[in-house]
Amino acid sequence: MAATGANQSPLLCTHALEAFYGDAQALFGIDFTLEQGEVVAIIGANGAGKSTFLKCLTGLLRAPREAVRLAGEAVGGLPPGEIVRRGLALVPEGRRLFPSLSVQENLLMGSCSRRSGPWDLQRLYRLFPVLQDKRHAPATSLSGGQQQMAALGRALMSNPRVLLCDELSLGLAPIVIGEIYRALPQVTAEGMTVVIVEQDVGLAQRVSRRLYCLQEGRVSLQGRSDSFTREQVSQAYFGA
Ligand SMILES: Nc1ncnc2c1ncn2[C@@H]1O[C@H](COP(=O)(O)OP(=O)(O)OP(=O)(O)O)[C@@H](O)[C@H]1O
Repeated sequence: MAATGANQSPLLCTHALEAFYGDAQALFGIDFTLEQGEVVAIIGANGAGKSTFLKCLTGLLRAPREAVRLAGEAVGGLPPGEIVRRGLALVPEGRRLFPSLSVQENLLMGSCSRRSGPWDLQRLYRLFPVLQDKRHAPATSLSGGQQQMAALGRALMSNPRVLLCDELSLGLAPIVIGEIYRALPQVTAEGMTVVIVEQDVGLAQRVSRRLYCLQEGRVSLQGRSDSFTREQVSQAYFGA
């Protein structure tokens, strides 16, 4: 759980973060904090700005330097590779595996910017044994759920400080979603800090300690995930 003291900076935070696609503004002053060891969910309807927020954190979309801080250091706008080296890893929406590579080669791609830490191939294969069975198969031969496991595994291979997951459940059957989310406690057991972007609000509330709801590029609700009624969440999600 939250391990940093009151006088320490959060592991990750944004301050008044704004984002633009050309002239179109997508984020309007997002203040966000994430403490070491937390699981925080970001929810919101289509187009609310969830993916844009993750893109700003990971350097895929330009952010002002001071607007994003990782372990107290200003990292906004740094190149994505540098941000991975500093400890942020993204499991992208749609998995984005390399289709011409095998499962194992995809996993090893995640170790290019590897930090020291507990995650390696052996440990990943213990987490998702099916990936070991299929390690020499092309990534394209995996089912949707197995591809999601591989995408998660590739991000873990960098031994991130913060794992950012964009819509892990997208397009998957409930039974498969359950299988993937059941692995989460093993990922967080040693203090991994996780941000989960999730459209399934009930699921997001169950797996996270705190949540942020975005609506049209602004935070419409934030707090302990178990402290909100369905009506409060619904209003923050869809608006009045
Ligand atoms: N590449 C882009 N070019 C222009 N506008 C974009 C681009 N990507 C997203 N947007 C706009 O930015 C806003 C936020 O989109 P974003 O994809 O971050 O929302 P989201 O909450 O992740 O939605 P979804 O759940 O559909 O992925 C939307 O108005 C969207 O149309």
